[in-house]
Amino acid sequence: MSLLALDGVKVHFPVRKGVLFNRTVGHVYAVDGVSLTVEAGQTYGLVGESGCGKTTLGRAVLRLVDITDGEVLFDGTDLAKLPEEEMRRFRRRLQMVFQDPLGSLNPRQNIESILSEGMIAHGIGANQDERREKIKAILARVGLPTNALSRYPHEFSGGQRQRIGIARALVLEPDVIICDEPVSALDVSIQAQVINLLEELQQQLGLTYLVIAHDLAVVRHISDVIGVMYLGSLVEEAPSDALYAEPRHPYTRALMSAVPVPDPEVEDRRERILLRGDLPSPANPPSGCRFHTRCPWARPRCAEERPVLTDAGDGHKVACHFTAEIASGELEPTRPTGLEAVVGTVPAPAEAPEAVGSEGTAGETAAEKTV
Ligand SMILES: Nc1ncnc2c1ncn2[C@@H]1O[C@H](COP(=O)(O)OP(=O)(O)OP(=O)(O)O)[C@@H](O)[C@H]1O
Repeated sequence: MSLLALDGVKVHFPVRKGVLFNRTVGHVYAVDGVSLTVEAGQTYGLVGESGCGKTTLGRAVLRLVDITDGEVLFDGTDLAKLPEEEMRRFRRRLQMVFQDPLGSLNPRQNIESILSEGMIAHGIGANQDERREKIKAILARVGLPTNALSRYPHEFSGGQRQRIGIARALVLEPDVIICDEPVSALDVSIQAQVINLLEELQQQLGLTYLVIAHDLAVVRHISDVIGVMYLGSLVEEAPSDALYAEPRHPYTRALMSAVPVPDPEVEDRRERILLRGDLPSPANPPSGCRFHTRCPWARPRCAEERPVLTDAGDGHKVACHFTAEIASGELEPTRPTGLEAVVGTVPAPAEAPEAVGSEGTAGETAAEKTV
């Protein structure tokens, strides 16, 4: 049995209007039917553009937002339907590490006080001495000095603050940690250290992770399985190596083509798919396949029929009507996939410098997002 199993999870936020009557005039379909499983001791990496619903899904697992529909089975119990009283028992076992360590740590509390808070709430440790010993042991595990206890969040660097965030989760002895963009606020040089620490802790403590990131490069090494989310649902899911070796969904291929490759020869030869336009609003998602408005291979069927996430038989799941035809080259793109996809038509020579600038901008944006 999987430690965590989501089945058809939906989170729709009501959009309200009016002061007196506060009518619901629509919904933001932030998460719109996600099913996935996370095995004990493994890492599931969830990637997608900003606004695709990753954070909301993570928050739904912890019941920090109301779940509109679906099941969140944790160790066999459906958290989605659990009364709040009973949910409290499970909260300790499911912890979250946030993107912005400074924003999530109270600046007026010292580290001992921050780390003790959850322990007291969950009845861990008979007294403050016992809690202090435990906190010291955890601080050593995450690579922080014992004298950190009496210091305040602003006295630490970004990487150290993220270690404090991880320690705060660990003192509660969780089974699952949801890491929401755990390194995106950190310098590139520090990112690898924090990812390595998460991996070491997983091996030592048998932790299970759901790692949320907008950047495929961040989740690549740490994840056993990766799910790619677009506008509230999964479009592809595969074991990490398989996803990198052969991304099948056009959206994943576009995301992947934005990750720079260190080898210049490979970099020159590889596919470049640049996405046209922004992520559509989750309050008014496109019909059929949510990605069809930006997909270079879209056909009329894509606007009519929503594809289901289907296993090709090798554990590699894709939600696309034309996976095989695109892979074989049988289906030609109906829109340009490279630079032209971003700047529209290929410019005349006189306009070329501007076009190069556009490419540079798109390239930089992609590069900035990667480790
Ligand atoms: N409480 C809320 N009420 C209404 N809409 C919300 C609420 N929380 C999130 N949303 C909307 O749901 C959509 C998904 O947001 P979410 O934060 O889950 O995306 P994300 O992929 O995690 O993006 P980011 O990486 O920027 O956090 C967004 O359009 C967001 O504006």
